[in-house]
Amino acid sequence: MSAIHALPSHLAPHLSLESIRVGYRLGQQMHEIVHSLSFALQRGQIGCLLGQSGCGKTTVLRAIAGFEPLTEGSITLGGKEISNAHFTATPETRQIGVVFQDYALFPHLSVADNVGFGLRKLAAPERQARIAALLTLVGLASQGKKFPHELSGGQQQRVALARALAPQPDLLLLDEPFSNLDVDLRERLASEVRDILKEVGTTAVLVTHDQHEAFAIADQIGVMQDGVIVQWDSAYNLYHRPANRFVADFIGLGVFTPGIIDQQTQNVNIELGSLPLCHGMETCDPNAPDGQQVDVLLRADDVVHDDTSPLQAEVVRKAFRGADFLYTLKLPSGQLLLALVPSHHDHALGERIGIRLEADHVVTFTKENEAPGMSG
Ligand SMILES: Nc1ncnc2c1ncn2[C@@H]1O[C@H](COP(=O)(O)OP(=O)(O)OP(=O)(O)O)[C@@H](O)[C@H]1O
Repeated sequence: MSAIHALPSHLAPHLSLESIRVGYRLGQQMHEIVHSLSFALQRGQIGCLLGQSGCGKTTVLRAIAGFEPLTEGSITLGGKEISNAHFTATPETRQIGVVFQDYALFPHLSVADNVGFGLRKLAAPERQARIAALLTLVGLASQGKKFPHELSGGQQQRVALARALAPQPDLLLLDEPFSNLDVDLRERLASEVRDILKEVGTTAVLVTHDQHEAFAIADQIGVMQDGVIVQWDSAYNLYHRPANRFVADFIGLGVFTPGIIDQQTQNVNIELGSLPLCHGMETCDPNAPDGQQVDVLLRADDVVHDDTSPLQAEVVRKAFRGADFLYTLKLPSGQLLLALVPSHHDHALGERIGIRLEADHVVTFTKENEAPGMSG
């Protein structure tokens, strides 16, 4: 088939992936990488696929761009089906822009000519005006005459963004766009790019393994594990309402500590004290069996340093993070905790400090027969 199929669509999402399966042929065998993966974005939304190396993020992006065929499922963009198991619209018919990790700028072209590369069909004055507007949009209005090597990494990535936005794509794909940049710059550029995309109203999908980047740019984030999305949600919910142990472990800093459900008091009791079982958790099970052993997720910000608290823990590790220290603390039982403490509280290793719980909701998982884990 060669034509892009039109689907009846009203109030449909702008981009929709429905149960897509993608694999690579290795010899005679098909090796499936993406297993029945679905998500949808409304026009103007920014989605992010977040996961460890090799989980299949780039493969999904390549399928959306039209570089990989589907073995099952479908992809719809702007109401048109662009991929299914029998048909793959060619990449150039999709009106999809791509920003790559290595910027992929043309080294022999000026910044302005890089941005104008996809605008060659426009008359010169119109082209110049559009280039100027895009350079202003990405904060490089005065840099048009320079060559890529005369710019910093962050500036080069902004040129790549302007170039990808120039033909007004229906969708923008960003493949680890900030991973060549300094850690400090990544988060800042991610939120700048978010502002730019929101200003032009472009729907976008970004892939990254860096949760801070994902948090800074995305409206919705899909945490991926082994070719599936294990939770598609807002950054807030991924952090505070992780759907399973993997997400709880992958996102944020925290530990799992053993707890026991007490139905009489509707609490979960842990070594540090008692926490109300369902406080702040719409999804919690108020009928969890009495006496059930669970693992309670304690985030580093759920544990507060308090000199007056009778509860003491030993400092076994500390990492200076500017505004605060990330302390690893050991309870008398040997259970480890993490605590973010303002950095003027500078305690030595081996010192015992007072702590108390300040968790505004409780996340529990059915007990696993394993040593208490540490996440983050
Ligand atoms: N062209 C290919 N042929 C065969 N296998 C491939 C091909 N491209 C990727 N793979 C395999 O598919 C799996 C997923 O790769 P993919 O690049 O999608 O992961 P990723 O999550 O983007 O990882 P990274 O963050 O390291 O880029 C990996 O095991 C990889 O080896």
